[in-house]
This record gives sequence, structure tokens and C-alpha cells, in this order.
Amino acid sequence: MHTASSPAWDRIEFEAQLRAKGAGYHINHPFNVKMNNGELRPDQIRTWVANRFYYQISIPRKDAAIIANCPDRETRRKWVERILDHDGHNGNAGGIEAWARLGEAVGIAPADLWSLKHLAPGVRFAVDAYVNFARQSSWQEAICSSLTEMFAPKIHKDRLANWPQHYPWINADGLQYFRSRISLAERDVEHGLQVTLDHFTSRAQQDRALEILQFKLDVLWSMMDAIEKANP
Ligand SMILES: O=C(O)c1cc(C(=O)O)c2c(n1)C(=O)C(=O)c1cc(C(=O)O)[nH]c1-2
Repeated sequence: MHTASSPAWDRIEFEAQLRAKGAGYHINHPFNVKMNNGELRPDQIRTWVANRFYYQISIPRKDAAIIANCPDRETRRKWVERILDHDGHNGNAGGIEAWARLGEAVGIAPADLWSLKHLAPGVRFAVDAYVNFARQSSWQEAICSSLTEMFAPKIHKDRLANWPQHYPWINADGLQYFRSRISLAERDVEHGLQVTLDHFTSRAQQDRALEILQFKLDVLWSMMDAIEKANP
């Protein structure tokens, strides 16, 4: 244990501490490991896709809450791109539509997906906790909570590499969402990390940033728990 007067980490060490939290990412959740190993039934894949849809449609509301709390025009100008990425703009259908196409590729009718009839209560609670955190926290803390995206490119790449062989019944066109997110996540993380490294400078603040990242890891982990339990 350290004391309140422990010296601050420099930026390189602080970033390394943030990245080390990747050990608790939902990529290591037993349900995700099964998904990645081709061990899920089609109806279990559908349960995951239908439930994760609630995360997808909530992310722009989370990002709008960050913008609402942010007095810095430069940050807002960059952050608004995230909303457009998911909601679509200028002929780009956006991430939510791409997820709906994944839904169709796994056999979920669009009306069923959009109705949220398959949404498990634990997933709703976890996602709502993330949106509420962004509403109630400073914009820097909310931005810090988005940094699980540091670990997302790997999880998307795993799906692209493994699903075609494990789940040949899923039309490969449905995987476009995962493909599109890799470069977007890398861009998002670059900005989110800059804000976090700039804002959390004392050791006490850096410890707080690690706690915030753990909260977000817990959101994603709880979603997996609830999805697994919804359709064992
Ligand atoms: O498929 C995944 O495992 C996964 C995880 C995460 C994440 O780590 O929060 C995001 C995404 N995907 C994603 O597609 C996405 O657009 C996204 C936005 C955010 C965020 O916190 O702002 N996380 C994530």
C-alpha cells in the first residue's frame, strides 16, 4: 500500500498502470472465452447480440452527457464525432445500424432487436450505470471511464479472426461493425488518454482514475454475467 503522499507517476508509468487494468477486461470473461472458442449455440450468440444492442444505443447518450458537462469547445468538437460514428451522418449509416445488420446476420428480426424484448435486467442496470456515471461525474472522469476502449481492438480482431470458422452460419457481412471499430477505437483512445494523462496528475487523482477504469470494467463484466445467465 502507498500513502496519500505517494509521489505521482510520470505519464509513461501512469499510462502503463491504466493499461495493466486490461487483465480485468471482459475479453477474459468465461462467456467471451466460450464465444471466441466457438462454443456458443446460435441462440446464445443471439442473446449476446440482442443484449449488447442496448450498450450500442446507449453510447451516444453517454457521449452527449459528457458534452453537456464539458465547457471546453475543443474537447466538444472532437467528442461529438463519437456520437456521429454511432448515430450515423452524411450517408454513413453508423455503428448502431451496423449492429442491427449483425443482428440480422445472426437471425434476429429488426423489430425484435429494436423492441429490446430480449434485454436482460442486469444488462439494463449495468449500461444505465455507465450512462448515469457520465451524467453525474466531471467530463474528465467520464472520459477516463471510456478508456476500456484501449482493450477493444483486440476483442474485435479476435471476433473477425475466429467467427468465420467457428460460426459459418453467420453471414460475414454482419461482421462489418467489428471491422469498423478497430481504427475508430484507436483514434478515440488517443484522445481519451491525452485528457486523462493531463487531468489526473497527483497520485491521489491517478489512483482515482484507476478506480474509475475498474468501475467501467465492472460494467462490461456485469453485462457478460447477465447475458450468460439469461440463456445458459
Ligand atoms: O465489443 C466490445 O467488447 C466493446 C467494448 C467497448 C468498451 O470497452 O467499452 C466498446 C465497444 N465494444 C464499442 O464497440 C464501442 O463503440 C465503444 C464505445 C465505448 C465507450 O466507452 O465510449 N466503449 C466501447
